Formats: sequence, structure tokens, C-alpha cells
Amino acid sequence: MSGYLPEPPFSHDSSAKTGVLLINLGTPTAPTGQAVRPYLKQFLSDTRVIEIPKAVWWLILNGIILNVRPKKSAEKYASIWSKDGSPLLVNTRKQTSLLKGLLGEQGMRNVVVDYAMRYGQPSVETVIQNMRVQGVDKLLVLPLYPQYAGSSSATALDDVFRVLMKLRNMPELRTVRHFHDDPGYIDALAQQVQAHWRQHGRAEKLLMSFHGVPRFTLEKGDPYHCECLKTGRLLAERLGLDKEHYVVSFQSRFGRAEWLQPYTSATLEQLGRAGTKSLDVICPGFVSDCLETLEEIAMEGKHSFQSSGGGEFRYIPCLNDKPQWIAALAGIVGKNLQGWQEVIEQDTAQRQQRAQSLGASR
Ligand SMILES: C=CC1=C(C)c2cc3[nH]c(cc4nc(cc5[nH]c(cc1n2)c(C)c5CCC(=O)O)C(CCC(=O)O)=C4C)c(C)c3C=C
Ligand SMILES: [Fe+2]
Ligand SMILES: [Fe+2]
Repeated sequence: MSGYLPEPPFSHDSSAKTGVLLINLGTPTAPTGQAVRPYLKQFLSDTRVIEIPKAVWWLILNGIILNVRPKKSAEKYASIWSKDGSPLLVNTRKQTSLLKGLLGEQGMRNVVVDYAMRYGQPSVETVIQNMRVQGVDKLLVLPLYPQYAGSSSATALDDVFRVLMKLRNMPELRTVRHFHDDPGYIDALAQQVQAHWRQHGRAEKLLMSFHGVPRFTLEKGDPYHCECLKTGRLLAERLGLDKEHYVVSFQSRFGRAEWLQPYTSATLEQLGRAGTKSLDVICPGFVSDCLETLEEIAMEGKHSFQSSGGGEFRYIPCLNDKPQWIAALAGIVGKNLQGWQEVIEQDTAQRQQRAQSLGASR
């Protein structure tokens, strides 16, 4: 038996299509220890995420972490869970359907848009197979992480490559590495901050908190840190903020190793101790609100800032389903589809002509 996945049935009639596959991290199916455990097991078994010798990590993961963390994480998930499910999933689903609508309005025919999750469901394999059944033979993959990191974007792309290795008839492939300095994305963030300022006024400082990664990854050549700083600088420039009025920090430290600094938690405490009267906080590295923004920042972060002496804490939501973000996403997709759409349109026109002339000769 070959290790290939089945090929979709061949159809002479189906015209070729482009697939746009958005990939996000994934999230548990329920805010319970039982549901969080397999999610964490898959996530934390990824060697792009945990770079400790496999045998040692296996013991720590199975002996300690998977016995303790699922219950604790589940309590945190329960505090942010919505009636439609995990915010990360709900937001990713909305973004997908809004992007599909906008690309259609922009006249991009024969484009199939869908999302998959790196960990959990829907899996990359299921979604790619489903796209192939719909006639997709050109695939654009866009990990929903503005800044490239080995532990986020690269592992999402690994998943795609693993699926392609199992296909006899591979689609053409393009990948988006990052969009940390894309003008549409920076502009969407700036509009989000400005809308918040119009509603609540402007705080003393703006804190931009990005997800952290271990510090050694920077030393070994991962560009993530530089890309976060660049996003921060571009956003500050776009908002007209000078260096005293904004701070970039890194959150979500996992384990004992040093991660990128300054840590968000320590920064919030310092700002609180320094008597900061009001603070705006945004998480520009997340395009969807999720556990790390809604619980760790908007709840825990607020508490540590205020209990250290800080004043008003105003969390600015992620881009989620904001029209300016969906427009930016469509712009990134459009740029990356250049050339392909023309081929598909020519192909469709030729098919139609052939069908017409066949009809006329009958
Ligand atoms: C924004 C990009 C992300 C990078 C880079 C990233 C690296 C990274 N994460 C962990 C460990 C955990 N992260 C967890 C949640 C989580 N992480 C991201 C994004 C990035 N992670 C998101 C969007 C989320 C939220 C998921 C949701 O369901 O809402 C978790 C799970 C929650 C918990 O138990 O704390 C872990 C664990 C590491 C180790 C790492 C880089 C090495
Ligand atoms: Fe993470
Ligand atoms: Fe966290």
C-alpha cells in the first residue's frame, strides 16, 4: 500500500481554483481539563515549540506538565469562553467568512477560502483535502501570525508540507512568511488605537505586548524579536508617538528558561509602581483575541498593574473582525495571488469557449 492520500475524483468539467488557506494556532474544544489535555499534548510535543532533547522533554511533559497544567489552563479558558466557543476559533471563523465575502466583492472568482488549525481541529490535512475536492490546484497558505517565528509560522507551514508529501498530485504552492510591516496591517492597528482614543481618551502610555519566545531562539537566528520591534516602531510612527509614550514587551513566558525581555508582567508592575495614572494596552502580534490577550492581559495584566499602584488600565481589542483588517488581509492575499488569477481566468474562458463550440457542433 502506498502512503499517499486518495486523489479526488477527476472531473473534466471542474475548472481550476485557487485555495486560500488561513492557519491559526488552534484551541481546545471545551474549557475542561479533559479537552485541554490532548490540545496541550499535541502543542507541547511540537519540536519547533519545545527545543529540549526529546527523551528528557517526554518525561517532563508526561510526568509533570500534562498532570498539572490542563486543569489550571482550563480554568483560565472558562473565564474567556463565549457562547459560540473559544474566542480564537470564533474570530478565525469570522475572519475567514468575511475575507471570502470581500474577495468575492473584489471580483476574485474561483477562490476557495478556508481556515485550519495547527493543533486540534479542523486539521490542515482535512482542509487541504477538502479544497482539492473542490478543484483547488493552486494553494496560497497564510499563517495568521504577523511576525514570523519558528514556533508559530514555520510549524504551521511544516504541517502543510507534510500533507503535500502525501499527495500524488500536488497543488502549486505559495506561502506568506509574515506581514509584520505590511502597510495595511499597520494602518489597521493604528485605526484600532485611534478609535479607542476617540472613545476613551488617550492614556499616559501605550504598551504593546507581543507573545514571547525563548531568548536563545533570537541568538540562534530567529527573526521574531526584530519583527516585533519593527511592528512596534511602525505603529508608534503611524500614531505619532515618541519613545517616552510607548513600550514594547513580551508576554506568556513558559518554563524556566529566559524569554525575550522586557517581560510584560514585570513591565506592568514597574509602570504601576512608577504611578502611571492611565495605560492603554494592545497586543499587535495576535490578530484574534484569545486566551493570551483576554485572560493574561485584560484580566491578569490589569490586576498586576493596578495592584502595583497603577491607575486606569484600558485593553484595546485585537483586530478580530474589523473591516480595515479584513481589507488588509484581502490586500495581502491579492498581492500574493498575482499571476495565478490571470491563469485561472484564461483557463475558465478557454473551457467556456470549448464547451460552446462543442455545443454548436452537436
Ligand atoms: C503569536 C504567536 C505565538 C508564538 C510565537 C507562540 C510561541 C509559544 N507558545 C508557547 C506556549 C503556549 N502558548 C499558548 C497559547 C497561545 N499561544 C499563541 C500564540 C503564539 N505562541 C496563541 C494565539 C495562544 C492562545 C490559544 C487559545 O486557545 O486561545 C499555550 C496554551 C495555553 C496555556 O496553557 O498557557 C501554551 C502552553 C511556547 C512554549 C512558545 C514558544 C516556544
Ligand atoms: Fe503560545
Ligand atoms: Fe498564557
